[in-house]
Amino acid sequence: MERVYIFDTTLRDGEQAPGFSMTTEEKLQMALQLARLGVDVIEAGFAAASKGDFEAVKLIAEEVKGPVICSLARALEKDIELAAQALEGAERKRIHTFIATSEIHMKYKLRLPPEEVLERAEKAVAFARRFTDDVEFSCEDATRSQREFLYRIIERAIKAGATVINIPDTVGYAVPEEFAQLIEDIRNNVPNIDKAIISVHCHDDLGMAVANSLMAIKHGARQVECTINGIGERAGNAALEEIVMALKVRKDFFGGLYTNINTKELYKTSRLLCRITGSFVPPNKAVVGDNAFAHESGIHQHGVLSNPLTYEIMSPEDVGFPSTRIVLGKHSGRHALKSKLKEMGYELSEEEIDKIFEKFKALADKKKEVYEEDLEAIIYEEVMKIEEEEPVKVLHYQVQTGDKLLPTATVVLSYMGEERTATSTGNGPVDAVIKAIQKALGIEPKLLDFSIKALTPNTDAQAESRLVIELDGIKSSGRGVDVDVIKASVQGFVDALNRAILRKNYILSRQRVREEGTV
Ligand SMILES: CC(=O)SCCNC(=O)CCNC(=O)[C@H](O)C(C)(C)COP(=O)(O)OP(=O)(O)OC[C@H]1O[C@@H](n2cnc3c(N)ncnc32)[C@H](O)[C@@H]1OP(=O)(O)O
Ligand SMILES: CC(C)C(=O)C(=O)O
Ligand SMILES: [Mg+2]
Repeated sequence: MERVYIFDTTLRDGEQAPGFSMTTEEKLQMALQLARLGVDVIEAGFAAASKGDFEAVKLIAEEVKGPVICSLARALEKDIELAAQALEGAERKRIHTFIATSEIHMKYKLRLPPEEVLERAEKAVAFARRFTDDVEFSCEDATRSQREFLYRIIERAIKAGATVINIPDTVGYAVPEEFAQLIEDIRNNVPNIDKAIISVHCHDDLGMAVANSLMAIKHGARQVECTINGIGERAGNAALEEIVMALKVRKDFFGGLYTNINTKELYKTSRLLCRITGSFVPPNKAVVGDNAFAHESGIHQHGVLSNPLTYEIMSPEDVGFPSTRIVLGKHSGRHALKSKLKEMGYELSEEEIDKIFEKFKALADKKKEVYEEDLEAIIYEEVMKIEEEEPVKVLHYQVQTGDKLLPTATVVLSYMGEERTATSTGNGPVDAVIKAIQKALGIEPKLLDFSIKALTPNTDAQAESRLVIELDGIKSSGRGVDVDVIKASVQGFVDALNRAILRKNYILSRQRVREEGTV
C-alpha cells in the first residue's frame, strides 16, 4: 500500500477565484476543518500577497496542528522571507516557491531568458531551505514547457534542496494520456528525481483536472494538489473530494494507493466552504452535490430501495452525506410512492395506493417535486374523504425584538376550538414565537430541519419557510410563505404541527379499526 499525499490549496489557489476571498477568521475556520478532514498539507495562502493574507497564514500556522502548513512565494527573496516569517509558529512548515517555465510565460510575463529562470529557481529553493527543510518547487505552466528545459530545472531545483517537485497544468491544457506520459518522462529523464516527491496541480479549463490528476497518480505522482468543491482560478482546480473518492471506490484500478482523508468529513467540509463563500455547488456536483445520492426515477428508486448498490457506487455515510434521498416526481413509480407513504405512517391497501398513484402522477406532471404535504392532501381527499379542520390555528401573535432586547413573543391560538395564550423568550424572534406556540400547546416537537429563503432577491421579497418536525415519533413537514419572515416561520411550523396531529389521529383511528375488527 502506498500513500498519496493530499495537498489542499483551497485557501490559496481556491481563494484566488473571483468572489472566493475569505477573511482571516474564515480561513482559520476552514483550516481547522481541513485538519479534521485529514489533509497532509494546507497551503494557507500567499504571505506576500497582502497584510491580511500574511496574518491568515501566521494564524493558521500557530493554531492548526496536524497538517504541514505551507505558504506560496514567488522565486524572490522578499516573498520567501515573508512566507518564512508567517510560518514561524507552525509545528511543521513548507515553503512553496515557483517560477514559470514555458516560453510564453518566460518571454511575455517574466521577460527573462531561460538561463536566468534556471538561476532564479535554484537560488529561490536554496534560499527557502535556510528556513525549512521542507521546500516545494513548482514549474508554472509545466504542460506547455519544453521537456528538456523542464528536466534541467527540476534537476537543479532538487540539487538546491527541493523535496517536492510540483508539475502544474496551470491553464488546464493537458489531456490525461499526455499528462501521464509527462510524469513518466520526468521520472525517466531527471537523474535525481528519486530524491523528491512528484506532485501534480491541475486546472479544470477543459474539465479534465481530476482525470489528469488521477492519471498522474497512476503513473507515479505521490502528492496531489486540489481544492474543496474544485474552487480555484478560472474553471477551478481538481476537486479534492472527487480524487479521494475515486482512489477509494476504484482501489481495484489504482492498485493499493490510499490517502489519509477521513472521507466522512467530506460533505461537512464542502458545506462549510459554501457557507463561508456564499457560493453553492451545483446539485449534480460529484460526491457532495444535493443530487449525488438522490433518485427521482422509478426504475432507479425501485433498485435503490431493494439494494442501494444497484445505483450507488459509494454510500452517503462514506462521505458524511445525510442519506440517500428518494424524490417523488413525474418519473417516480409505485415502489417509491409506497415506501414514502409507509415512512409517513400510512398503511394503505393496494386499491388505495392505486388511487393515490394516479392523482400523484397527475400532480407530478404539473410541479417539479411532490412533497409530503402534497401527498397528504391527496390522501385526505381520495382515501379519508374528509376535509379536516386544522387542529391548531394562530389567532394573533406579537413579538418584541431589538439589538438590546431579549426577543419575547406572545401567542394567542386555538387548539380544537379552545383558546390558549402563552409568552416566551428565545434566541431570536422566530425562536421566541415558536417556543410560545409550544408552550400554549404543552408540547415540544423536535425540530429536525428548518430553512428560510427569499423567493426573489429584493428586501421586500416573499420569504418561504420549510420545516421538518417530529412529534410523538411522527415526522411531518410544513411550509409557510409571507413577506414577513416571522409570519412565514409561524405558518410553516403550525402547518407541520397540524399535519403531525392529523396523521397521529389517522394512525390511532386505523389502529382502533384493526383492534375492533370493524370499518
Ligand atoms: C499560477 C498561480 O496561481 S501563481 C499565483 C497567483 N497568485 C497571485 O498572484 C495572488 C497574489 N498576488 C499578489 O498579491 C500580487 O500579484 C503580488 C503582491 C504578488 C505582486 O504584486 P505587484 O508587485 O504589484 O506585481 P504584479 O502582480 O502586478 O505583477 C507580478 C510581478 O511578479 C513577477 N513574477 C510573476 N511570477 C513570478 C515568479 N514566480 N517569481 C518571480 N517573479 C514573478 C512578474 O514578472 C511581475 O513582475 P514585475 O512587477 O517586475 O513586472
Ligand atoms: C503556483 C502554481 C502551483 C499554480 O497555482 C499553478 O501553476 O496553477
Ligand atoms: Mg493553480
